This record gives sequence, C-alpha cells and structure tokens, in this order.
Amino acid sequence: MNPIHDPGRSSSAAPPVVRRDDLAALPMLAGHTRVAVAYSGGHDSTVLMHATCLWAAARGAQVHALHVQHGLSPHAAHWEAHCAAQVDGWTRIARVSLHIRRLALVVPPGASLEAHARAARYAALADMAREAGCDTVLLAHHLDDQVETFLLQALRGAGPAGLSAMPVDIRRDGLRWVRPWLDRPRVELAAHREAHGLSHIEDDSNADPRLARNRLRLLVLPALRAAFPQADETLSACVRQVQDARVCVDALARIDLEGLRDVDGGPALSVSQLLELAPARQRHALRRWLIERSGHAPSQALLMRLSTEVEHAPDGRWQGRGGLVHAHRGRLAWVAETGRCPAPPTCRVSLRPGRHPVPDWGGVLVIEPVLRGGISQVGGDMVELRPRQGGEQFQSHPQGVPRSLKKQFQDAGVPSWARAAPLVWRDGLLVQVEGLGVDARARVRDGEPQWSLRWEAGEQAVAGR
Ligand SMILES: Nc1ncnc2c1ncn2[C@@H]1O[C@H](COP(=O)(O)OP(=O)(O)OP(=O)(O)O)[C@@H](O)[C@H]1O
Repeated sequence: MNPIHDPGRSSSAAPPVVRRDDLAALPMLAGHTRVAVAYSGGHDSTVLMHATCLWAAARGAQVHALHVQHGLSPHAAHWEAHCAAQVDGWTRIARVSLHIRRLALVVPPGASLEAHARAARYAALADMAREAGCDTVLLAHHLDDQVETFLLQALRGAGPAGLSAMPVDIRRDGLRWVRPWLDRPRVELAAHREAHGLSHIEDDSNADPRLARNRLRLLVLPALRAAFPQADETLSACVRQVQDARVCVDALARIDLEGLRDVDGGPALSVSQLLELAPARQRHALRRWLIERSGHAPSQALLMRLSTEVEHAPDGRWQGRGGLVHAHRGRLAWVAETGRCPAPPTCRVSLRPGRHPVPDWGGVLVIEPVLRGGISQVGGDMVELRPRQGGEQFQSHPQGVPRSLKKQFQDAGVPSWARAAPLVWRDGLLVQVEGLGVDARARVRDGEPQWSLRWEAGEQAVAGR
C-alpha cells in the first residue's frame, strides 16, 4: 500500500524557507463562483485543493475535486478512499464535492503507456469538469515541475514547442486549464501542507528510476541546484523567453505558409515559393503544414531532409509519421497512409450533408450544399464508392467527350499517388472523381440545389481532426 503522509507522523526536519504565504489568493479565479481542481491525492494537488477551499470559503464559491483512477495501480481503491475522506473533511471549510472517473485503459500496441494515460486523464478531467458545470480546471504543477519538463524536453532535443514546457493558462477542449503555481517552488507548497497539517498519498512510482523524470529529479537536479543555486529561477525565466519566441516563430510560419499554398486553397504547396524562403523558415512553415495535414509534429530529421533535398528531387518522396510527402510538378503534397483494406469493397453512403467516415476506404466523404459545380440534390439518395476497375469513362467539360480516366488524370496532371480515392457513382453513373471533380454530365445548373463531394483520406480525417 502507498504510504499516506500524515502530518502527525511527519519528520521534524528544519522547516523550509517560505517566501510567500498567499497560495490561496488565486487571482486568476476572479469572478468565478465554481471551479474544478484536478485532485490526484498526491502532495501538490492536496495543497491545491486545500488552498482552493480557503479561496472558495472567502467567496461562497463551489469547489469540484476531480479524481481520475487509471486502474493501473493496485492501490487505486485506497487512493480513492483517501480522496473521499479528505474531501469530506474539507466540507467543513467550503462547499466541495468529489467526482471520480475510473478508466479502463487499453494501450494500443507500440504506444507509450504514460502518454496514453495522460491523454485519457485529461479527457476524463474535461468530461467531469463539463458535467460539474465548470469552465476552469486548476492543475497543481509548480516551478520544480516546470524546470523538470524544460530539461526533459531539452534532453530529447526538442524545439521551441517542447522547450516552452507548460503554459500557465490555456484554452483547450472548450475549457480553461490553469496552473496557478508554475512560479512557486515545491517548498512553498510543502510549507503550506505542514502549516495546515494536510495528509496526502506518496505515490511510490515517483521513486522508480526507470522513469526519466524521476532520474532527473532524484539524481540530476540536486547536483544542479547545489552547483547553481539560482538554477530554477533562471531556467524558468528561460522558459518564458522561449514561450515568447515560439509565439513569434508560429506567427511567421503561418504567414509563410499562406504564401506557399495553392491559389485555390488546396492542400499542396509550391516548391518554388518554398525555396525562396531561408532554410530555417522553410522548416518552420513545413512543420506547421505537416502538423495541419497529418496531425503529428514531424521529426526535425524529416524537416532537415526536406529543406535540403526538395530542390533537387522533383519527384521525391519522404516518409513521415502516418504518410508520405510527395513532390510532383513543382508542388509538395502530403499523402496519408490510409490504413484502408488492400482491396476496398464498394461502400454505400447516404447523400446528405456532413462528414461520412468510410473505414474500409480509410477516409471520409464530405458532402456539402453548394451553388455551383455540384451534383443535383434531386435523384437517388445514396452514392456508391467503388474502386477503379479500368475502362471507366469521365467527361471533364460540357462541350467535351467522355474519355478514359487514365487519360483525364494525365491531362489534369493528377499524380499517380493522388489517384487512389474511391470513385463516386450514383444511379449507375460515375459522377465524381477526386482530382477531376464532377463529371460534366452530372453537373447541374448554377443555383439549383446541389451537393459538392470531397474525399479526405487518412486516419486524421476519419478521426475528424
Ligand atoms: N489521477 C489524477 N486525478 C486527477 N488529477 C490528477 C491525477 N494525476 C495528476 N493530476 C493532476 O495533474 C497534476 C500533475 O500531475 P503529476 O502526476 O505530473 O504531478 P504530481 O507532482 O505527482 O502531482 P500530485 O502530487 O498532485 O499528484 C497534479 O498535480 C494534479 O493536479
């Protein structure tokens, strides 16, 4: 069983130096009448819960303690019982209630348990906060945590995003996530705990040397602080500077990226425009584009390769996470690995507006009302997605004639890797081909009620990101 640190049994080491004793001030909560606190039962969130109860008592506000049980520790039930008892005790100070969410984690093969648990924890916290009617969730990270995060990111070779460590105040999933104590060292929290006789759980995994964060905290940071007594303050000042720099770099990347996009707002980028940028700007614009297209931050190695090789590889291909970057006819495109069936079957999709995931094809058919260039809203209410069989005919222009798909693709400059989307059929006629658009024979007059059809490939599209 994890030890509960009970102040009655605590050691009588010299009290830490406390520089400020206003942990319950929480000025960022001005105007709030209810607030959620992510409460693990550990040292830091115990102090945060208590300070928030003091804050709430002075204002008649309501505190919602949110506890996530990951189901990973044999002590989970014990933690839960401890949290319930603590919250019960705090009802003597303020209006406070406990919410518990038990997770049944299934970690996908190859995924990191820690990262998976963290994502599931934040999703559960967000759910509980919304259910409790809270728009703000407090997290108990403090200065020592911030310094650890920064150093861990540096040791992983991170760029400005990773080195920005944790934000004090951020909006995500429609909620505000606040870390009020990122500039407070843990000793200040410990002093508050001792002064108020709070008990908490000591998580024994915090001593596990297999975890990089623990090795850093237990072995490296004591030596660093002994050699550089101001290390925490200076490193945290460094984080704030990187956070500023990151905002500027992101803003520039956004501007640069707009200049590289297809005029019609399509997903490909112009290679010649890219090469006009300095290499560092190329990499930042590409990084932003790849996050947008693939949902993942690309490796620095991929960005370096792109910025050095793209100029000399007019038909190059570069493997990224979840897909490939392709160069073709002076443009760069991201082609997602779709995870689709090797021989996808014919699939039927109901012809109504919205995003229609088609897992067998590893993508989404997007149907939207438009005023021109679409297929009629009148007629069969289903479309069929079919693979190419060979021999299909497509007509691009009203005055043209139907010709083979292969010829049409060649004329329109649709590269071979962009020809894998399903063909859309309606009432036995081929009506739409990704890259070519709607067959001229299926197009209706401008202004008539009509649908546009768009195919988005990749797990990112299916997940709706
Ligand atoms: N199981 C959980 N349920 C609810 N909130 C959690 C949980 N685990 C972590 N948190 C929140 O995230 C913060 C950071 O968690 P982390 O595990 O990194 O820190 P910690 O230093 O162990 O914090 P604590 O001492 O409060 O457990 C916690 O202080 C708490 O606010």
